Amino acid sequence: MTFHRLTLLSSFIARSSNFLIHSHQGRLFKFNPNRQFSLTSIRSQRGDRPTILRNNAEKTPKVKLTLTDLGKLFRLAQHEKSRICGAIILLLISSGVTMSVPYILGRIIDMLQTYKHDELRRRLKQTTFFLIGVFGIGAIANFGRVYLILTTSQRIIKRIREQLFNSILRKEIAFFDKKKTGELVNRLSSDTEVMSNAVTQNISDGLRALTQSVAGVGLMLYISPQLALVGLTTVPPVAVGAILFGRFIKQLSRKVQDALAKATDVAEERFSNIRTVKSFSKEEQEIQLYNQRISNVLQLKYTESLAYGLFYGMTGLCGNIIVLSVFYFGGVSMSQESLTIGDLSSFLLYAFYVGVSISGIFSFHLELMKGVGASQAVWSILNDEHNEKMILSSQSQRTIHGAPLTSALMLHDITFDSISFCYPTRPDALVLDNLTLRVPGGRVLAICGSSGSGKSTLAQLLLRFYEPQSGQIRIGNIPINDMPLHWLRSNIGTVPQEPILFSSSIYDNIAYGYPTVVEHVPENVLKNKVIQAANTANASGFVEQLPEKYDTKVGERGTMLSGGQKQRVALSRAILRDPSILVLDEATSALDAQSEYLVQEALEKIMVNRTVIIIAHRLSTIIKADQIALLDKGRIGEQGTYAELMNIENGLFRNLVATQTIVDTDVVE
Ligand SMILES: Nc1ncnc2c1ncn2[C@@H]1O[C@H](COP(=O)(O)OP(=O)(O)OP(=O)(O)O)[C@@H](O)[C@H]1O
Repeated sequence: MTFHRLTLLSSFIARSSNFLIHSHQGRLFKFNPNRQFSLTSIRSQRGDRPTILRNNAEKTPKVKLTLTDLGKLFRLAQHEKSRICGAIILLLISSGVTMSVPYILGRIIDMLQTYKHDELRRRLKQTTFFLIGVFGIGAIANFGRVYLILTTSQRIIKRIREQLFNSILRKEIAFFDKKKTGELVNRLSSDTEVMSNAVTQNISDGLRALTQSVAGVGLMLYISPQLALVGLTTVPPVAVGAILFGRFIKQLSRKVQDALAKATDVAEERFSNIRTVKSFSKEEQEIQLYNQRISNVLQLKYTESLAYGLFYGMTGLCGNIIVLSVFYFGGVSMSQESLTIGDLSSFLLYAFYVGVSISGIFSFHLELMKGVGASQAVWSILNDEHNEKMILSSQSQRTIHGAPLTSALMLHDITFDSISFCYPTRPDALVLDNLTLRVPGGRVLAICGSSGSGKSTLAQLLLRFYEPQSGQIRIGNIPINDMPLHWLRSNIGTVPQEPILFSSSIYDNIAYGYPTVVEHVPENVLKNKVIQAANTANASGFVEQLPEKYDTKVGERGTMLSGGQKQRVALSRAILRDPSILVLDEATSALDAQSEYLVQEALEKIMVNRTVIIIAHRLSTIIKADQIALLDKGRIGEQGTYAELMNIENGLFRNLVATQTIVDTDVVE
């Protein structure tokens, strides 16, 4: 065979394989006919794979591929068995078509050499029709496979996201003290996608790579066993290199992901605190910080690119050596007439497919490792024990300790009995130290004390956001831990110091307060209740003046409303619950006199016939309370009426008033 014929043959194979690979598997592999023979997996090179971002505060645990991890991951796909089986059958059909093509091409080449004129035209026509049929079947099978795999992947993602969101929302507050919002969002968005891809797209690609390499090697051996042995000699060293490379990339990509997470943390925190950034004119500094973090990512990406370049350069060289040796030994065999030019063409294409498929098997392994890595963080959230306990619906429990579950039950005295408490994130800082406090039922109790003395903590314990380390909180004789959690909370209305609203409409924000777990109401009834609540909270006045009234969007966290307006929307929300217990964290930030008056007036209206706990900062509020409790060093230092406390010679409360720790705004007086 002349050199010219060999060149023609190689360029024909390159062009036909380029066409074939794009038409059957263009999504995965690319072959560049203008360059040297090189096997390049687009998938491994692409930068647009979903990134697993990890909480940089936590050291990422080493991911070991264990059977349990793999089993858990594969269990994700168990609801999708029929779709996945369907996809595998279609995959076998399309792979069969793909693998038959080199053989058929070989036969065509031989046909071109053997037959002439009419006979050649007749045979060519026959073969073309046959091939159109085969390619048609291949295309339909490929379409079905891709559709089934992509939709299955999305269905799995949806299911994990639902489970994960459900699980996160049911965690106790302490869980949220430890986890960063950014990390949780990343788990929901990116990790779930990586996990799902590992058991759908990746399995499909991996299976195809496996079937094609087994079939390819088989057919190579069938065409020419000697040539197959020559061609496959480079596989073992490349396999060892690929495994080592896989390990290196796994470690490196973790570093990349950590670096990315650090950059994302900066972006996320600065975006959500944009007003602070701007008011301190720190834009430049923040841009520099972000640039620095993102430069760290780039540095790691340089190393990664170098490694990828070296690996693919080496595998490309190996591929070229295979081709060269097959050409050489194939040429020799052809000269001895033990191999036809068609056989040699088929053989080269199979060698090419085997190379691509083996590279596909390696990238399957990498993707599986990524999936296992991402899933570990998700399992740890799903299996975390810090779920809120006793989430029972009120429908399933109608009595408690023999008494009917009614809101009247909640109007009894509230007793904090010998409570000791420290926050789980700060186990060494005792906030409440054997504190005992009685809140008279149906009356107003003002809690005061210096900043950080634990006033808000008392409210959080009553809502069972945290469990005290010792002691018990009771309403009447019933420990709150024995009450259904939803029922307890639906009977407590809270207005925090700085209410946070959702970025929906004013109507939605107020309606959010309605305890749907207790009773379901038709939309029009709810609408009337919302308007009534807004009237009571003195919110309807400003709402009616807005062009879109109750449909006005309030912006993220309610930033499109003034402080006083936000307070009144939050108050409407709390009133809508018609709670037996009201917990009001009095705003220290100054509202304008008009807003202050409206808030105070609304409060006075709704305090009637409820147990009210006011975390009080203003003297005017404290004076009006039925009882005042003063928190000091984790305990109740003094408790009594205003007159009683002011009469204590050198008393703590008297001191607070004298040192003006309690502000006297007196706007209501
Ligand atoms: N989620 C938390 N995790 C850890 N420590 C906390 C947490 N919340 C509050 N603390 C700490 O607990 C202590 C009591 O806080 P708390 O908010 O109850 O005080 P406060 O009396 O309401 O203060 P202020 O009047 O300034 O609002 C403080 O030292 C505070 O730093």
